Amino acid sequence: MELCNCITIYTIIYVIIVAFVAAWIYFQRGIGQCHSTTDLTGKTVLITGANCGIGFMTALHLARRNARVVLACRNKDRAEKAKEEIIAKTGNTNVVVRLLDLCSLKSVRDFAKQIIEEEPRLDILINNAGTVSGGKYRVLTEDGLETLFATNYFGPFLLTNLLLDLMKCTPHSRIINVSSVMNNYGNIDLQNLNAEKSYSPSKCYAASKLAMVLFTRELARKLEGSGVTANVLHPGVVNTDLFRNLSFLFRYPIKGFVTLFCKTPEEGAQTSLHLALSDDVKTVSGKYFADCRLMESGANPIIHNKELAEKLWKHSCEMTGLSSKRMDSNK
Ligand SMILES: NC(=O)c1ccc[n+]([C@@H]2O[C@H](COP(=O)([O-])OP(=O)(O)OC[C@H]3O[C@@H](n4cnc5c(N)ncnc54)[C@H](O)[C@@H]3O)[C@@H](O)[C@H]2O)c1
Repeated sequence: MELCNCITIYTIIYVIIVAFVAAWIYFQRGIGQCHSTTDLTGKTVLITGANCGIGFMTALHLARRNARVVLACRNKDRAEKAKEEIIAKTGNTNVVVRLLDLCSLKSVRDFAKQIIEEEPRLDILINNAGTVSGGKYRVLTEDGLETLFATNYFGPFLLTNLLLDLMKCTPHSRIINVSSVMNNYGNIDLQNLNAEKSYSPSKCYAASKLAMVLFTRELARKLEGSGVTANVLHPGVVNTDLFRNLSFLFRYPIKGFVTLFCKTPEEGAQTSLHLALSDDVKTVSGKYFADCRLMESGANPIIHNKELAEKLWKHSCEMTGLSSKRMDSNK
């Protein structure tokens, strides 16, 4: 009898907590709207992972503002479908698909080369693509890197660095990195960046998103005086297919929860759009945003560790085969 009472009490507490969290998330949804009316005629934007979710909505809105939009995607068919939809909805025909697989360093290099050859300018780079892994065991890429970390961090790190010269030639260009609030639970072990010592998909995701914040802050320091800004953001908890790789035990409850209570992809794109368009952030660099607002306090204290950011940069150069000399001449 006592056991039954105990179970009932715990169940009630659990339901109250879930209901409270759900209500809190639900009422946060509408917070943070990009109100900028900036027109992007003559400007070029490049968005990774633009065929679905937050990336697609970001691309759609930037196309609506007359930008040339490069959809950097892994799957050609899905990307072409997204392109057709964007053209149909916006009337902007200046939308192109370029193939990029962020977990292949060769693909990143080939892609960057193609962009540099084809595009005379790059005004906005949005490192949006990301993945969540459901596997218990680490899977290596063709370069011997852990796949999730390579997709979420090493690929964007290499891509951004390879496109920097082009961005420096473009006045007032902006780099926007999509991280996650999960960075707060992340830790960077420089001796275990490739998850050789231990692997957990959730820890790896959190670490990759923390690496993205540290990278942005170090990049902003290196870019001081160059005219290029770099900022990082959490889009909110958004109803997308990001959780498709999780085991069905997690996938369906999470999908149900995000469908009912969380942001739509359009709402989730607002902070990326704010950083891409708003005059308020024209000269802001190295900062962390959520809901279209600066969010420095309450963030993971590790993001302020300059020494760690410098070391991570050095390790990342080694692991992606980027010359660190090139990095020192970033300005
Ligand atoms: N959905 C959320 O609740 C949430 C919360 C915090 C952060 N984020 C971040 O927002 C970003 C966008 O995610 P989303 O929610 O729109 O998910 P999504 O799955 O809809 O979109 C992710 C995109 O990344 C692309 N991608 C994945 N691996 C790739 C690779 N190797 N090469 C190239 N592209 C690749 C996918 O094809 C897809 O287009 C991600 O970085 C994600 O970590 C999402």
